[in-house]
This record gives sequence, structure tokens and C-alpha cells, in this order.
Amino acid sequence: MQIGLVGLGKMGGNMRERLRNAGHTVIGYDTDPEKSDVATLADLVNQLEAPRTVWVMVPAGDPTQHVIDRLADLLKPYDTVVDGGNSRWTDDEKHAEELSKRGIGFVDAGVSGGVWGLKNGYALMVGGEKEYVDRLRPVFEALKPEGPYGFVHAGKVGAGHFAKMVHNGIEYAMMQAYAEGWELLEAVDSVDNVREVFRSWQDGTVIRSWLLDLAVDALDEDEHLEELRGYAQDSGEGRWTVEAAIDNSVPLPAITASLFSRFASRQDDSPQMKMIAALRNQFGGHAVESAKKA
Ligand SMILES: NC(=O)C1=CN([C@@H]2O[C@H](COP(=O)(O)OP(=O)(O)OC[C@H]3O[C@@H](n4cnc5c(N)ncnc54)[C@H](O)[C@@H]3O)[C@@H](O)[C@H]2O)C=CC1
Ligand SMILES: O=C(CO)[C@H](O)[C@H](O)COP(=O)(O)O
Repeated sequence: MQIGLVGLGKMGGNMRERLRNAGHTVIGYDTDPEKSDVATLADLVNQLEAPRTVWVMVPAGDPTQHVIDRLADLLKPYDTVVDGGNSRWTDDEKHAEELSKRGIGFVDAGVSGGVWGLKNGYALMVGGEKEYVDRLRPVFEALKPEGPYGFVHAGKVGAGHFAKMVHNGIEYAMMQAYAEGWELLEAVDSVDNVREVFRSWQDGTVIRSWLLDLAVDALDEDEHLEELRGYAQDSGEGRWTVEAAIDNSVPLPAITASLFSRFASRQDDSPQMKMIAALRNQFGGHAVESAKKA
């Protein structure tokens, strides 16, 4: 099958390779000419045979909106756009509507697998009308991992990105749990080799997982993570998961706490703990520490 791929970064670049390895014809466009197969998005569209399929794999928000707006102008009825980025699921209906006014189909695809997807395959969580999803089956088949799992048509437009958002919420909480356990193990004198404890957990334990394997890889590279600063960014998925939980009155204590831990990581000092210290001092005369360096 022939497919256009917009955004050839860490994800799109490898997806192009995996699709090509499976025998598909991929025309890639990226604003970075070093990565791009064509000079413009219009060239990509012109080189595809109708009905065209264009997979968008650029950062969520404005870049994705910009590409979808341009594709709405360039594509023709019966063509299909897939948004494979980590877009907020509430954007999907808007994109589907914008495209459907011109007879263009829309499918949202939550993609998991990161930079390992080229080798291991990409797990896909897809939303959209069956007609468009079915048209994309050969592409999904090439991208997904081998074996029975790793693909779901989760429901109507938005369901794919909603499922991926919840996946990422779980990812936040799992990573936070491993990180907390690691810190506690490192904090005590009785455990000599924290890295080997983590390694031993990789077989037979209740908590073995791919994230645990990756934690061991990270500790093999830097045993006490001394090269890293304790600072973690987020790209939206955790926030949207918490927002969806509030909208649906679903308690998510672990995921919410893991999101807030990332926010705490960005502070050099804790303004709220200054207030806690001040109040303890006010009511109980408890000692405080000075902000001024000794
Ligand atoms: N890195 C990861 O582990 C995962 C990322 N994602 C999502 O996949 C999407 C892409 O992520 P990455 O590849 O990691 O990002 P990246 O930053 O490595 O690559 C993005 C690429 O898009 C290109 N680009 C930006 N605006 C463009 C435009 N208007 N037209 C054409 N190309 C444009 C950039 O030049 C860049 O090459 C994002 O939505 C991300 O959230 C999804 C799953 C996993
Ligand atoms: O989707 C992913 C993994 O599944 C991406 O790596 C995503 O960037 C992770 O979320 P965050 O950047 O908020 O940690």
C-alpha cells in the first residue's frame, strides 16, 4: 500500500522504515529537509495515488492542527488522514468534522512503543469509523507487534487517543512507583546493591515489566543516576488523564500523584513547604531552616 507520512522524527522516521521493510511505499514529509523525501506537503499529496492515506506524526497541538488544516485543503474526497501523535482526544472530533466537510475520512491512532517500535512494533489504539479503519488494515498490520495483541479498534473517533491517554496515565504511575522504590532502596544502608535488586526483579516477580527492564538498562548505564538531574517534563497526557477523571468523577490517586511529583521535580525549592514550615513554627514553635545559604 502507498502512504504519506508527515513528521519524520523519533517516531515517524522509524515508522517509515518499518512500513518500508514490510513492503509498503512511503512518501515522507518533514519540515526538516534532511529527513524529508519531498520538498513540500503539496508534493507529498501529489505523489500519492487516490484514494490517499496520510499519517500525521508531529507534536500534538498547534503543529498537528497546522498539518491537518493544510491537508484539508490539499486532499480530495475519499482520502483519509490518520493522526498518530499524542493528540488530546477532544481535538479528534473537531478534526474529523473539519475533514468530513470535504469528504475526507479521519482516524485517530494512539501509538505506543517509543524508539523501540522499529524493532518491536508499535501498539496501536485506534478510533474512527469502520470504513476508514478497515482501509488502513495493511498499514496497522505492518506497524503492530507480531502476535495476537498490540492492536485495538477502541471505538468511534477520539477513542484511540482516549485509550492512549489512559495508557500514558498508567505509564506515569508505574514509573513513579519504580522510582519511589528505587529511592527508598538507595536511602538505606542495609541494601548493598540496588541495581542488582532491580535486576533480580526481572524474573519471577509480580512487578516484572518492560519499564522495569528499561530501569535496569538505565542503571547499567549510570548505576546511581548521578549524571541526571531529578527533573521530569510532561507532554500533556497525564494532565488530560486527570482532567478526564475529574469530568467523570473517577478517583485516580496514583496517576494524579505521579503527575504532581513531576511538577515538584521542577522546583529548586518548595514554596508550599515554606508555608508548612512557617505554620509549624507559628503554632508549635518548631524549628525552621533559613533560606539564606550558610
Ligand atoms: N517519542 C515517543 O516515545 C512517542 C511520541 N509520540 C507522539 O508522536 C508524535 C511525534 O513524536 P516524536 O517523533 O517523538 O517527536 P520528534 O520531535 O522527534 O519529531 C517530530 C517531527 O515532526 C516534524 N514536524 C514538526 N512540525 C511539522 C510540520 N508542520 N510538518 C512536517 N513536519 C513537522 C519535526 O521536524 C520533527 O522531525 C508526537 O505527537 C508525540 O507525542 C507517541 C508515542 C510515543
Ligand atoms: O507516549 C509516549 C510513551 O508512551 C511518549 O513517550 C510521551 O511523550 C510520554 O509522555 P510524557 O512526555 O508526558 O512523559
